[in-house]
Amino acid sequence: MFKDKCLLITGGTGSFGNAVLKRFLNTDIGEIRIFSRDEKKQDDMRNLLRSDKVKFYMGDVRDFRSIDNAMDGVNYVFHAAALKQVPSCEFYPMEAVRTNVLGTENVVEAAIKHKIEKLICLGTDKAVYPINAMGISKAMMEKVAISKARLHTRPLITCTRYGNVMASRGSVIPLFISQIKSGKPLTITDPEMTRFMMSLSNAVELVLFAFNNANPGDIFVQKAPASTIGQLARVLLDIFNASNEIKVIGTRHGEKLYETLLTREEFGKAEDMGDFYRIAADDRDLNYAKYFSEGNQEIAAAQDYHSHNTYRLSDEELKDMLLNLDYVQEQLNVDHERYSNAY
Ligand SMILES: O=c1ccn([C@@H]2O[C@H](COP(=O)(O)OP(=O)(O)O[C@H]3O[C@H](CO)[C@@H](O)[C@H](O)[C@H]3O)[C@@H](O)[C@H]2O)c(=O)[nH]1
Repeated sequence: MFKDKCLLITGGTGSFGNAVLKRFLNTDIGEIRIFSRDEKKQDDMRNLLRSDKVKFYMGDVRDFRSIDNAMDGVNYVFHAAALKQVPSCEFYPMEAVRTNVLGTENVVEAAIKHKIEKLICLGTDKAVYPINAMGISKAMMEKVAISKARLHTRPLITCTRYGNVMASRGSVIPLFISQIKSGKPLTITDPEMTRFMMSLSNAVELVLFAFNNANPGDIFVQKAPASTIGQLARVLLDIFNASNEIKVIGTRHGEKLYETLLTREEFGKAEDMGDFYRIAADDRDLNYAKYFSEGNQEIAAAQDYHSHNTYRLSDEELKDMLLNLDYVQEQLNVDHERYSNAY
């Protein structure tokens, strides 16, 4: 499928880019281009990988010239570059607009110009009923991508929406683990808050599913279980055999009690594809008058699909998921090595 093809990943030095590299580096793929702003992260990656297949492009999706440069000769694009921290986007909403909305427009325009075959834009559940600047800007990202998908069949443009990617950079799992290890209290915002739990390999699977199944303008969502944050803290303490104090700090800027992957309107028309849902783009044109007599009966019966009503993980299931994460295994091994070196 990727034989001799060139894949560009925007924001490629992040957790998702690294997971894609891990999956594809030793395959018959032709080239993987990593596009990002941070030369230090690129340099670290280059030194670690030392692979002729991986090429590094410095640039910023905000700057059309830089992304335009990187697209020449590319077959497929995974657009993962984004500002994704909720609190920082609350303080700097225009930065979120510049990267997540205008940056996406640049990526789409460059992909059209270079006649790329497929473009997958990575989104988030925070874009559904958004209440924070990060979610609002990612909702606009979807709208920008889908509106372009209506006009162009090449590239084939499609979007995905994730829940929380477990142990991704800057997220709560690494934070809790570092608090556990340094003997500090675990800072829980609200023990009853829920989040969809996905691993990085789930995130890659979702993008590949979209890649293989998309029609222009589709949004893909992976069915995912959820846990509460109180449960997450409890299970991590158990895994690391620790008993740190718990400190409830209250909800942070722009946070929700639960996240939604599909609105009821989307759920009503979503196609159930086993582990995934497809939300097809609305293919009506702007002449609304002719649609006045039609409606979708199923929408009235549907509910939102959110992290309070999805399958709730048991402690054992959550423990298994956590123990399967490379990050958690590394952290446990570090402890183990320290212990063996000390005796
Ligand atoms: O000190 C902390 C920090 C976070 N949390 C909670 O942990 C959960 C997850 O927080 P975090 O890992 O920071 O993720 P979110 O803010 O939910 O957002 C993440 O998940 C999104 C997808 O939903 C991504 O797009 C974002 O990049 C990523 O930061 C939330 O309920 C937080 O309230 C705490 O309890 N204590």
